[in-house]
Parts: sequence; structure tokens; C-alpha cells
Amino acid sequence: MTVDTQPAPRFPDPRDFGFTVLDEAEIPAELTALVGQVRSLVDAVAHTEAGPEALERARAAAAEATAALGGERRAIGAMVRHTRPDGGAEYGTVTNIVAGPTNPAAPPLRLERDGDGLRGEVVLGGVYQGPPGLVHGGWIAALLDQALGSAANAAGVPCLTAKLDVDYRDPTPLNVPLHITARVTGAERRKVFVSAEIRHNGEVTAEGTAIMVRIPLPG
Ligand SMILES: CCCCCCCCCCCCCCCC(=O)SCCNC(=O)CCNC(=O)[C@H](O)C(C)(C)COP(=O)(O)OP(=O)(O)OC[C@H]1O[C@@H](n2cnc3c(N)ncnc32)[C@H](O)[C@@H]1OP(=O)(O)O
Repeated sequence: MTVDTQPAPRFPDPRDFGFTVLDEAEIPAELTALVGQVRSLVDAVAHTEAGPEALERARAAAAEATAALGGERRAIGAMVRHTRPDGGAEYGTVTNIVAGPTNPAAPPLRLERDGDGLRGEVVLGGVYQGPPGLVHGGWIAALLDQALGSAANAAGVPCLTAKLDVDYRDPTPLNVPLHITARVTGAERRKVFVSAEIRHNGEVTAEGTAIMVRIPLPG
């Protein structure tokens, strides 16, 4: 493979391109606690066998909680900056469906640098179910896509997924730690080649490879 593009050493600051960016530390502790509570609520609602009275009480409480949040909404596209221990910065959308810190629908997946790639651990409960007791294949693809995109972005290259291949090697169980790794394997012009794995108990349950394409940024 011809490698004629060296990834830029630093990810560009999204503020220079008109994006709103908040620092991870600016997310109020109360919002983080609320997000965690809503994740528990979603799990409880998905699995409840409570009777009509309890269900109506819960619905009314949820309606009250929704009203309490008022009409103030963060803009779509707002980004969050995570500062690594080495002082470098990584960016993602604050409501990213896989990793967004303010999104109760995100597991969330947190990825940290590990050697020349990324690694993270996540536990997916029953709301991520596809076949009985197993993670939905679409969510497996979503975890891999996020890890693959993050690996390319961690290498300093803002890019989007152009092609994603997923090999489902073994069923991926719910409610157990899943270990995810991802790394850049090459680059060619605007294409960045990445690969990722999901493991449970050391065994690979799914592998993903992707072609990410570097976004042409003005200037
Ligand atoms: C600073 C601000 C940053 C803000 C931003 C940061 C984002 C930080 C969040 C990250 C977090 C990650 C999140 C998870 C990752 C997603 O979820 S990404 C979302 C899903 N992906 C998309 O929506 C992408 C949709 N597709 C597109 O927009 C366009 O097709 C693309 C991918 C930008 C490529 O279009 P294009 O720029 O016109 O590129 P084009 O010139 O056609 O092709 C360039 C090269 O790529 C190849 N290529 C293009 N498409 C394909 C394909 N499907 N298959 C194979 N090769 C292809 C071409 O053959 C060409 O190769 P060479 O000729 O160099 O050999």
C-alpha cells in the first residue's frame, strides 16, 4: 500500500471552523448525574413488569422531569473537548449516540490512548438487545464505527466513515465487560485505513475495518 499522507500531528480546533465547543469539565455534575439516572430509568422502563398504577405514577414523574428541563436546548453539532493526560485534545459531539457524555442513550463508550491506538471497555445492558441475551448487531457496528472514527481522529485526522466492514465472529453477550481496541493501519491520499476489535474474555466477538476519508477543511 502506498502511504503518501502523514496524519496531521494535532486535531484542528473545531472552534476555528465555527463549531461550538465546551470543555468536558464544563458539563455540570448535576447533568452528569441526571444522565446516569435517565440511563437507569430507560433500563427500568424497558424491563418493568409493574402494574398500571405504578406505571402511571412513573409516567407522571417523567413528564414532570421533562417539563423541569424547560425549553433551553443545546445546539445540534455542539462539540465537547476531552483533554488527555499529555495535554492533547480530542473532540466529539456532545450528544454522540455511542460516546456522548450528555446523551442518556449512549452506553457511553470511553476510549483512551493505548500505544499507537485506542482502547476502552463498555457493558451493554438489555436495552441494547438483539437476539435473546445478545447485543444487537447494529450496535456492534456502531461501537466499532465509533472506535474506528475515534482512532483516525486521535491520529489528528478529522474524517468520516466512507466504508465499514463488520465480521461478526461470535455472539456478543449482554451485561459483561466488552473490550474494544482500534488503530490506524495505513493512509493513502485522503483515505485512512483503520481496524478495530471487540473482545469478551479475551476472545474476539467482532472485528471491523473501515476506510475513513479526511474531511477537506477550508484553508
Ligand atoms: C475541525 C472540525 C471537525 C469536525 C468533524 C469531526 C468529527 C469527529 C467525530 C468523530 C466521531 C466518529 C463517529 C463515527 C464515524 C461516523 O459516524 S461518520 C458518519 C457516517 N459517514 C458519513 O456520513 C459519510 C458520508 N459520505 C461522505 O460524506 C462522502 O462520501 C465522503 C466519505 C466524505 C467521501 O466523499 P468525497 O470527499 O467526495 O471523497 P472522494 O473524492 O469521492 O473520495 C476520496 C477517496 O476516498 C475513496 N472513497 C470514497 N468513498 C468510498 C467508499 N464508500 N468506499 C471506498 N472508498 C471510498 C475514493 O475512492 C477516493 O480514493 P482515492 O481516489 O484517493 O484512491
